[in-house]
Amino acid sequence: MVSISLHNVGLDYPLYGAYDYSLKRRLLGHLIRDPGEMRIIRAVDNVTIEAETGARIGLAGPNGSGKSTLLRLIAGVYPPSSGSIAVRGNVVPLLGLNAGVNLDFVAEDNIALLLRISGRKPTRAMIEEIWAFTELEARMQRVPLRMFSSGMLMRVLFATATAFPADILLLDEWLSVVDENFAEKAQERLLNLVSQAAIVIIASHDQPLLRRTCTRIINLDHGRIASTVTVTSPAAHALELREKRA
Ligand SMILES: Nc1ncnc2c1ncn2[C@@H]1O[C@H](COP(=O)(O)OP(=O)(O)OP(=O)(O)O)[C@@H](O)[C@H]1O
Repeated sequence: MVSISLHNVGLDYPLYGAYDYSLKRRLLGHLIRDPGEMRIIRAVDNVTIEAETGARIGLAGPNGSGKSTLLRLIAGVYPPSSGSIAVRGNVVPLLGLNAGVNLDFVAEDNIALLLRISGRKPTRAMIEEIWAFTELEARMQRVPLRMFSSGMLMRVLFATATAFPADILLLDEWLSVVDENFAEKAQERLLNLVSQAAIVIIASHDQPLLRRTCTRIINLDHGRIASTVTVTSPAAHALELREKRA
């Protein structure tokens, strides 16, 4: 049984180095005692979500409302600062460029690393299949990711993350840097994955996309759930990624 259960979840980002730590400030701070100074950002605040097999959930809300942070919490990238999270099923997070890679490692080592993180034992055949999907030159396999363009990096990460089916698929708006040709291939591969996944959660600013794709849209505001909208008849798996790029 695949499921996600978030109960009163909160996430505070600590703000390292965002303050004035000068001697003058510290001395004055002691004298003045400034209790109101904030040293955290509460990115997700008291969020409760239950999802079971068949759920297609859209996360909407303005910039900074907590969509990406919520996806990262579900993916296990961060532990919650408060509340509890229970996830049953394997999670494939498509969350962006910096997730889990070491830019100093060559591409094929990063692919192997990502496969291991997702619980698979990488084989040469797996890596070759993933590399073939990227359509990048063979010699680039042995080049550190630091030297890849953002589009090339995206190809490698996308091809790796989508190589195997997921129980739970988490999608952040992230396909925007790939070129037209790859976007079509990526869309096909993603649609296949979406149709096989038990639970899909998509963070997007594109309301029409969410309405076509999701059964439930959760609107976030300042990290809180402002409202939840049930979509009556989403078109099955009508993910139109190219529209996101407009
Ligand atoms: N690494 C971080 N360190 C500190 N604060 C962060 C970090 N990442 C995000 N935040 C803060 O957390 C809050 C939520 O950010 P988040 O990226 O989750 O929002 P979002 O809804 O995904 O935004 P967008 O639509 O712009 O992608 C914002 O106030 C942001 O400034």
